Amino acid sequence: MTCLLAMTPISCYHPSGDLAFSVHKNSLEEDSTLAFALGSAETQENISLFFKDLHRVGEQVMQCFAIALQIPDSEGGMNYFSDKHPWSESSGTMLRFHHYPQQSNNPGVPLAGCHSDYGSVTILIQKDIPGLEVKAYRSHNDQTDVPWISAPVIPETLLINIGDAMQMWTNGLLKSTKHRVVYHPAQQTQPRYSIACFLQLSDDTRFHPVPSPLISNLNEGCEDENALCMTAKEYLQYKLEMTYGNLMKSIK
Ligand SMILES: O=C(O)CCC(=O)C(=O)O
Ligand SMILES: [Fe+2]
Repeated sequence: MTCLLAMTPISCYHPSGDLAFSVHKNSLEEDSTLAFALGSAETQENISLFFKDLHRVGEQVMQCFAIALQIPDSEGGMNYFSDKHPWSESSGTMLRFHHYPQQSNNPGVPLAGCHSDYGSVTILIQKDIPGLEVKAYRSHNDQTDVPWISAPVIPETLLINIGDAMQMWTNGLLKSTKHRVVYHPAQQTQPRYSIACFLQLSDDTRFHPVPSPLISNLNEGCEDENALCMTAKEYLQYKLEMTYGNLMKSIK
């Protein structure tokens, strides 16, 4: 994956050593470098509108989750999750544009390694060329040998990934999807593009247990119990530190 342009120190570093073009929600209003980064005022406005539309889709997906989880109206009902992701509040929510260059040979290693996303939900758009693969742990008996499944490109379709924060928050009932990106032969003749909108909780939100009769109090979904008493901002920093900590230290 290569860089079109990077906005911040966090978004510009990728495990593969490459870069991606990221737009942080907070920076839309605050970052004076944005105009430069996004080109003309019209382009900037279009990206901003696009970002807000995807964010609304994410809120609607979370409303579906809240309905499915039977969250009582007295606790927020269908808006339980979406209320904690208001566009107007500071959060780590981000829109990222990926460019996987045209290349004639399969490099033999994933273009983006196996990972799960950190936030609540991710809305992903793949353009023309497949490459995304996911692991369906739940529908497979042998958890040590779960095969990769290709996620096809379906025109005019958004792909939704559940992220780590949602998994932890729902005590593992909603699973964070492990995924990666691999080379596709169509990249011999054209690059692959994808766009991901990562929805994160408002910075100061804490992960109180979700009031659903379907969620047990077991912390199955929690990779570290410490995370349960963090704010969303602290949790994101903790995940970044776990993923990039050594990498960042090694380049200092
Ligand atoms: O390019 C893709 O299809 C997925 C990228 C991805 O998983 C990510 O940015 O977290
Ligand atoms: Fe991802």
